[in-house]
Amino acid sequence: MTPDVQASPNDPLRDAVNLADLEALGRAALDRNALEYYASGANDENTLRENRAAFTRARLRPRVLVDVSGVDTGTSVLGLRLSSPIGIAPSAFHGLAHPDAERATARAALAGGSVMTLSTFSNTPIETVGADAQGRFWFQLYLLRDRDLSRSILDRAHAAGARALVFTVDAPFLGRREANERHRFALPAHLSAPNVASRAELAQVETDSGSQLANYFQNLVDKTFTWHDLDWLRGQTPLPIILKGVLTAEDAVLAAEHGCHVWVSNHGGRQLDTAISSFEALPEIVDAVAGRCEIYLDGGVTRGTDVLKAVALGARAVFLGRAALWGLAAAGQPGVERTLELLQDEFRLAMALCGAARVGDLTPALVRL
Ligand SMILES: Cc1cc2nc3c(=O)[nH]c(=O)nc-3n(C[C@H](O)[C@H](O)[C@H](O)COP(=O)(O)O)c2cc1C
Ligand SMILES: CCCCC(=O)C(=O)O
Repeated sequence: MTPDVQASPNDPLRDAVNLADLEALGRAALDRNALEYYASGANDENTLRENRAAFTRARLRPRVLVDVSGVDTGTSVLGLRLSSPIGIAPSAFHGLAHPDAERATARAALAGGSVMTLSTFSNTPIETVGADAQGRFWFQLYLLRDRDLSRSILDRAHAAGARALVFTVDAPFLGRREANERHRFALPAHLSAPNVASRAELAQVETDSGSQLANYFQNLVDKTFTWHDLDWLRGQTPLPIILKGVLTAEDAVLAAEHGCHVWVSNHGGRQLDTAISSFEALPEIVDAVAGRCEIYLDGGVTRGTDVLKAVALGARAVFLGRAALWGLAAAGQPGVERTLELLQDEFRLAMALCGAARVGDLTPALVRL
């Protein structure tokens, strides 16, 4: 995909015809520190590339002569109505992209009838984002070694109106994003992570070797947590729990048995390099779970046909990581709104051209892997 931005002096956002155009705008707005943090995958970035490639390899088997005069892209996740099966994945530090940070993302999700997942490591306090999102948000938890702090974060998320807890399970340690190591990624002095630590604590992080972020993360998160501890987590929050970072049928079955929903993800290729693409992992997970819980997917979603393929194969919704960040960097709230709008329009057209008038009409028969 070659980004082809013909930026008019008036409205580059409106001139963007696809997410690649928005990515070019977003990238151009970032300094090296932020750009490398957003763009990088782990090690050789095989999984990062494979997330895209897997979508492209899958072929569609469209049906014809169906009345598609009124295509409806609407669906729901855990009972929350969405204008289309497209949400926003959690990502840390939106303040690197835009001064409005997570507030811009939350307002865009609200305006677009979507849902935003707020990272534990946001630059904006949970309560502020919750007020902006008006219930259109889920909260992502990194379990901290400090269980009291984790508990208070969970209480705050619930009180702020989060509708689900997304518990990230693929990052007991951060993967090695080598550009960040090489150039010693650091959070700029004007940003903090108010849900978890003060700026002073952040400033004390050892930066002599590698990325400040990896060291900081390493000290904070709990690496002992297992399936046995999930009951403890369940006791800490009344919210439905979604396990984010599941890539196998085995773990998906355990998740369902523990009463959790499943978010198929390899963390955007940022954790274990050469891990399977999320799209390729999806079918065995759908099969194994057999309708016991909802299944979501992220990783490499940039086209309406990607959304269609994932939903046809059993994902309830897909989530955007970097794509939302590029929109945010390009123009704040309107940039994220444009990202959602372009992708939803592509999805609607793809449905029509596949002969599907309702999201419920999307079935595995539409996709040849
Ligand atoms: C810059 C960046 C920061 C991220 N931070 C988090 C995070 O705080 N918590 C989390 O669970 N996942 C995090 N992720 C992973 C995303 O939620 C998501 O799994 C991934 O970005 C999806 O792939 P995509 O970028 O190709 O859409 C982050 C991803 C990126 C790119
Ligand atoms: C300290 C925040 C870690 C965010 C994360 O999950 C990522 O960078 O992929």
